[in-house]
Amino acid sequence: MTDLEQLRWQIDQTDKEIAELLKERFDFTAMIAAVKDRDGIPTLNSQREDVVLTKVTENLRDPQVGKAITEIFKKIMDESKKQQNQLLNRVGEAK
Ligand SMILES: C=C(O[C@@H]1C=C(C(=O)O)C=C[C@H]1O)C(=O)O
Repeated sequence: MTDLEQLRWQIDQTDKEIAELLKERFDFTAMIAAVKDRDGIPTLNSQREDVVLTKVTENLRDPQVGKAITEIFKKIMDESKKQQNQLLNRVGEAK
């Protein structure tokens, strides 16, 4: 394997792990949708989103990496809200 192939192989393994962890995260946000539906809680919680962004970046030393991870997590949370709204719509009670 060339250096490039070796590094791309490592990226492929990392991507698989990221995808599995994201799937796990979406399973939890689907469970949160069910709780919100049951308790009449809106999908969006900006304060919680700020906490998530702080937690995922607080131990990073490189500000540029921190900025990139913040943007990625904003997108993940957008998808999570989309997913929750779809689940809530399915049971006829979008919030
Ligand atoms: C998952 C939740 O719903 C929304 C999505 C969030 C997320 O994906 O982390 C965080 C806050 C909410 O805007 C939640 O309220 O915890």
